[in-house]
Amino acid sequence: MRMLLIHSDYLEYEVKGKALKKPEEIKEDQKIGKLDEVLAVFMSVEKVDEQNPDEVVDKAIKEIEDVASQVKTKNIFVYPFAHLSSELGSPEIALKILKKIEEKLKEKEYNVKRAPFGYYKAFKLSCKGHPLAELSRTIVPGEAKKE
Ligand SMILES: Nc1ncnc2c1ncn2[C@@H]1O[C@H](CO)[C@@H](NC(=O)[C@@H](N)CO)[C@H]1O
Repeated sequence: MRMLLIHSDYLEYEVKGKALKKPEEIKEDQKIGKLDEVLAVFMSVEKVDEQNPDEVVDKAIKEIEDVASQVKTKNIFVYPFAHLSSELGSPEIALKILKKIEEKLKEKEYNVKRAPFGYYKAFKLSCKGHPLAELSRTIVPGEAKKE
């Protein structure tokens, strides 16, 4: 899994259209979303992650918690983003992994939103620009590589 973590004044999105034949079913109120003072986590799930999805979820949570505590926010935006890797995993497994990450972060009392999966979305982001505001992480089953 490839993650791009951006500490932002806000992230807002608006669904514009289907990017998959069968995108995730969403309710009307999920067509737009916004969080302020947020750690936006753009994630590309990769083929290699399919070897052990649960381990990838746990490692992703650990990295997200680590950065969230350093930038001092409890607001997390889980954002599916198919542009960080040329070896994408299947949409089915990717959605499962992202839903699990959302669920586990909520269990840990984070304020979490997850952008809809399988859609083209317009988004606005306001990166804070401090030294820890733009980070990337690479996670693979069996090891975690920090970039
Ligand atoms: N392996 C994967 N990891 C993360 N997201 C993935 C994925 N496979 C499919 N998606 C989702 O389906 C849309 C079309 O690829 C993706 N849409 C996007 O990435 C938008 N920024 C529009 O391009 C995404 O929602």
